[in-house]
Amino acid sequence: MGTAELLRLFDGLRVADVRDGLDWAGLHAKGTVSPEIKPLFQGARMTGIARTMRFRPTEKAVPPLTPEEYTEWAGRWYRDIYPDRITPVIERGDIVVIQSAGLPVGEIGSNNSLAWHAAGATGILTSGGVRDTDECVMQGVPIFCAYRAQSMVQGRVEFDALDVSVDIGGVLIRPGDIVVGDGDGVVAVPVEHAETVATYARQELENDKRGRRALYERLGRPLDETV
Ligand SMILES: O=C([O-])CC(=O)C(=O)O
Ligand SMILES: [Mg+2]
Repeated sequence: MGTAELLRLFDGLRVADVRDGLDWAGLHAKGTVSPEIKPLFQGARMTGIARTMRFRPTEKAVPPLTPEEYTEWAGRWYRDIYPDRITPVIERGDIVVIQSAGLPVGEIGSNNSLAWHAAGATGILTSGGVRDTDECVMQGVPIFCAYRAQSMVQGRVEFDALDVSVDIGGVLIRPGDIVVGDGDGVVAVPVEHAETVATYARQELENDKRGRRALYERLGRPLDETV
């Protein structure tokens, strides 16, 4: 199944619906990312195809450097140790999924997140930290993360691997799996179960809409897009 068809299957489904669809498919133990991984801001929602990457803590010592030398050294870290391998391969509808080095470091910031969005990513999911968070919120690119952080990656974090299976909040996410995030957190669907999960997720959403719509009408509430 192609990306467009997969995205159509999951279009408009809430995390709760997808969670229900997984249950209907017998996958009770799979998919729910740890609630420690949360939307960076209220209203962040994303649905897309996992494009994965893994970072790792570095063992490299930071040599004594003058501030002038540090500028050059820090630039080299981006070139040689923490290269941006993912931007050139992002396709429209991808979600950038990052297994973090797990340190108090802002591996994601307002710059790389916006660059990935410009390349076609519909959102970002990381098991680690984000910095420049005020700008990230202002920019509105959906980001789901474990914590906020301050530090640069230089002297702390290395690029490890692209397009590998990753552990995100206790869930195995493989390149090509479906990822959905909203105010309830993040859920991932193994791509081979996508059709079944989406079918029953849609059933649950439609049932829920019917029930809530009747309540809206009874209460005289103006209808909105959720009913
Ligand atoms: O520079 C980094 O690696 C992270 C960051 O702050 C950004 O992308 O804005
Ligand atoms: Mg930054």
